[in-house]
Amino acid sequence: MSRQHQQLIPISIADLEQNAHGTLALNALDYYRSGANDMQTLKDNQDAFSRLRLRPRILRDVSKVDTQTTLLGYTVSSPICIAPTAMQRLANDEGEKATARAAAKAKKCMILSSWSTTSAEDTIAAGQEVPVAQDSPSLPLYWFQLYVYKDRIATEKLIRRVEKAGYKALVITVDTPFLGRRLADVRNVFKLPKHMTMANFETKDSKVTMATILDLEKSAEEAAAAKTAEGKGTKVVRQESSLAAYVVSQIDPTLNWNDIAWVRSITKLPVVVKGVLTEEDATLAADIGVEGILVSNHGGRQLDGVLATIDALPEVLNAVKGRNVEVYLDGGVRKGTDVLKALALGAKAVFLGRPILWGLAHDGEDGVSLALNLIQQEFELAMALAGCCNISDITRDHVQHGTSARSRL
Ligand SMILES: Cc1cc2nc3c(=O)[nH]c(=O)nc-3n(C[C@H](O)[C@H](O)[C@H](O)COP(=O)(O)O)c2cc1C
Ligand SMILES: CC(C)CC(=O)C(=O)O
Repeated sequence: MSRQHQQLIPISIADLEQNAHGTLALNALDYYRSGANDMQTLKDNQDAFSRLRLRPRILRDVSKVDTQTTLLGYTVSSPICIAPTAMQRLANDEGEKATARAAAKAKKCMILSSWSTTSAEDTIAAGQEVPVAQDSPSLPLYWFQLYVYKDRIATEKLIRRVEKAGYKALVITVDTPFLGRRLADVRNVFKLPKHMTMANFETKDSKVTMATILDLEKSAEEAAAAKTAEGKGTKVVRQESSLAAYVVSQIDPTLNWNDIAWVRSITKLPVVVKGVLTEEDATLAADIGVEGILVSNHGGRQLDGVLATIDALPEVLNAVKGRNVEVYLDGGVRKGTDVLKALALGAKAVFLGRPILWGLAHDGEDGVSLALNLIQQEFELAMALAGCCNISDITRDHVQHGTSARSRL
């Protein structure tokens, strides 16, 4: 991947991304921007939005546009939300705290990653310190993304902590039994700098850096590999990123539907399953009683070659029609018109992953606010130009596949 350095005054998410290419260290930039393998799905997530066409309605008095909506019973200012992304302090020293403050100011929903570089408690506290304007019923909303650890006691302890801290839903990521193969991270030998920690897993006595978990095993392995290679004049090249090794060491690949039922049985928080792409799994999720389904391919970072999320959305929605479950989408949402298309197809909300990281890299909290505002303004304009004043005005008739005029036969 080439690096571009021309800095722009950002007026779109694409500008923020281009600027981040010039400012972030390669270790972080590649970690953030990469998809798995050939990155086919990563590209398709955006391309698939471009293949859809809008069907606007005219003459409908769009002088006032209101994007307020509800998520699992809570009112937020907009269906544009923040997806969980790990290790945000790689982009800006304030990391997750900056994101939480920007979410609070915008009264939007933020999902915090299990693998944040700021603890769940410190992140939500940063958001709650922001005074919230009382001009509408909407409020900031924080959800917690859960990776189910091999250590179920540690998993349960984390659930108790986030319940106590004030998170309003658990979002269980189910597409990462192993880490997808991101070639740039392997080449760069991706590392979390030593002063940053997986803050949700540290105790008073031990800071959990990737190094503390991996270095001892790795140095033993590498010494053995180097010894074998020495005699053959072979350069030792590590075949997997330290992140992939970290996932193997911590995340439970035996995870199955019984574990989702187990999490539901030990918490009163609503559960959202993140990473559903098929009608078969959507049906199973609804049968188990989860409150939400997040249609996601992990931003093209896990199984390369799966459908773009906007293309997978209709089959998931179809499978759970009439069931009591909210369906959201993430992946490739970069513009206001993308949000409109996802909602027209039936998503209740969309979540942004990389755009938030590009905002953070641009200017910390203000950069995240800028990213959120840019896409929010684009969405409001797209709604008005399509003849929609409220979220409930957006319907399936506002979007079509393909470029031919729709037959009314
Ligand atoms: C750098 C990075 C880190 C991520 N970390 C997590 C994570 O910790 N947990 C998780 O469930 N998803 C994680 N994701 C996936 C996002 O939640 C989301 O599914 C994806 O980024 C959406 O696609 P987009 O980046 O095109 O908006 C990560 C994505 C990126 C780009
Ligand atoms: C599994 C973690 C390393 C974070 C993650 O989900 C990602 O990098 O995509």
